[in-house]
Amino acid sequence: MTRDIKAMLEIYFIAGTQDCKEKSLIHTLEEALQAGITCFQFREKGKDSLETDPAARVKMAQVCQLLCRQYDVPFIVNDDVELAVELDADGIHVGQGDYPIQDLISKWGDRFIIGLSTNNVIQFKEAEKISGLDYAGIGPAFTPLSKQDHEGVIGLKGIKEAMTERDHLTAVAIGGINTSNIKDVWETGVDGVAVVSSITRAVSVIDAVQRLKK
Ligand SMILES: Cc1ncc(COP(=O)(O)OP(=O)(O)O)c(N)n1
Ligand SMILES: Cc1nc(C(=O)O)sc1CCOP(=O)(O)O
Ligand SMILES: [Mg+2]
Repeated sequence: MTRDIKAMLEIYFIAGTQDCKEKSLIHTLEEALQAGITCFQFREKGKDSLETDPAARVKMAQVCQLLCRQYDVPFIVNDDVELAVELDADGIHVGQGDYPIQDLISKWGDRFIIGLSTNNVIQFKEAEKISGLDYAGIGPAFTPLSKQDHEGVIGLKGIKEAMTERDHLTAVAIGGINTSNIKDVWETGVDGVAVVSSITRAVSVIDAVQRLKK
């Protein structure tokens, strides 16, 4: 499947069951797919997640993947390379300390879309040198609502600086992005926005996704 990576990452929804308190993850994901998200990352981790029940976690991932397939939306697995391989996911997203990125690309770069988190301009510039990397997350843009152990907020200023200096690498802003600040986020020049709570906590998912679009 050949995809335009920048278009694919425009509205990048990230979630696990821990993020969906009122409606289930499956229900929220289906609404988000109907509303037009362009990518989904399965991030089942932390408090209230299915991490303590590995079989249920795999089952949940499979259901989410099936839904994504129905809407032809890429299904990316956060952190867990083994799970991505087992499910034949479309991609893997890892952070700076999760997995040696060059090893990951050498082993799986032909098979998976590979994304890496960057938390400042220096890391983004280093990421640009990594051959075979498909995209980088950059942030936090604002204080994240869905991650407690996040890195320091680099703000729109930090993201804009990385975008001004970038050579080629596809970039997705992350952290505290919502329908009120989205216009300023797009003005930094990023290709996509990655969001959790602005979809999982939306009164209307359809309305939220529409308003997040570029
Ligand atoms: C698109 C995107 N960007 C950044 C992250 C954060 O990844 P990481 O720093 O590894 O933290 P965890 O998500 O694993 O807690 C992401 N998941 N997606
Ligand atoms: C998973 C994640 N990574 C971040 C980073 O800065 O690397 S922020 C984040 C969670 C973003 O949640 P929300 O959209 O609810 O603020
Ligand atoms: Mg990680």
